[in-house]
Amino acid sequence: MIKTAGLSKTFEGGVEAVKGVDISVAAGEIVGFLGPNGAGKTTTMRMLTTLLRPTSGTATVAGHDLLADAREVRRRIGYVSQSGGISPFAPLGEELELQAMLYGLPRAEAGTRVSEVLAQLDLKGLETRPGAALSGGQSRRFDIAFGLLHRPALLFLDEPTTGLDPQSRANLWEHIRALRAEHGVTVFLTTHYLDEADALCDRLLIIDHGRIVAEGAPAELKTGGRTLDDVFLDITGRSLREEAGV
Ligand SMILES: Nc1ncnc2c1ncn2[C@@H]1O[C@H](COP(=O)(O)OP(=O)(O)OP(=O)(O)O)[C@@H](O)[C@H]1O
Repeated sequence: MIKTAGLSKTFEGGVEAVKGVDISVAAGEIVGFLGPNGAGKTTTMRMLTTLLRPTSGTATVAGHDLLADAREVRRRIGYVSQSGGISPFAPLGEELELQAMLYGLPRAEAGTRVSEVLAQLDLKGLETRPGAALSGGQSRRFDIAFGLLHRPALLFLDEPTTGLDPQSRANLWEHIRALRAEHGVTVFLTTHYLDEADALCDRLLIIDHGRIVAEGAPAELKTGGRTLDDVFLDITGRSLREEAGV
């Protein structure tokens, strides 16, 4: 579902954010993409979702070449950014319907599709509310609903549970698992919560300083009785990143 070779991004000014990353994600996997602040997660995700042009390397995403066929890639993926994008003012059911029509569905079909995604994410009854009248967990589920309208085979989630309480996080994990179990959606997500990575993901990729430094199933990485936190700190070191400006 995702295959990259030597994917790299150097920003203007010379910051080498991603330095030759090889990623392989199979259909139906839930893969966690971990790394310290500034490691290159968002930059990689923005490249894989066609939002940022790689400096070099190749990638196939959802069956299409990322550079030659970005339009086809976009039709087959959903992307939920860190900040989300739901309107604080407009009723979200109407916004979803509008979005579905922008994807090319006639009004009647758009209504049906909106009902489906509302049911999928347990949002029925909340569609008349604007974003400002929702809890954090409900807002995040609406963010995901927008990302699912066009039935993507592959869903990218950038820090889906940041800022949520433990109950809302566990609830969102259930919804993500159900997307895979019931609809076969492949999920590629970033998170700073290692318990989340451990509980939710089939496989983890750890990136640091723009390079993949470890990968494997959580159980494979947790060698020697270590927790995933220990493994992460052993691999990426204990020095602070943001303060160091790395
Ligand atoms: N537009 C940009 N121009 C220059 N440098 C950038 C730009 N965007 C990101 N960077 C740099 O690229 C590196 C990787 O950033 P990126 O946002 O991909 O990290 P991240 O792993 O997502 O971090 P976080 O966990 O803090 O979100 C950092 O050094 C960052 O400062």
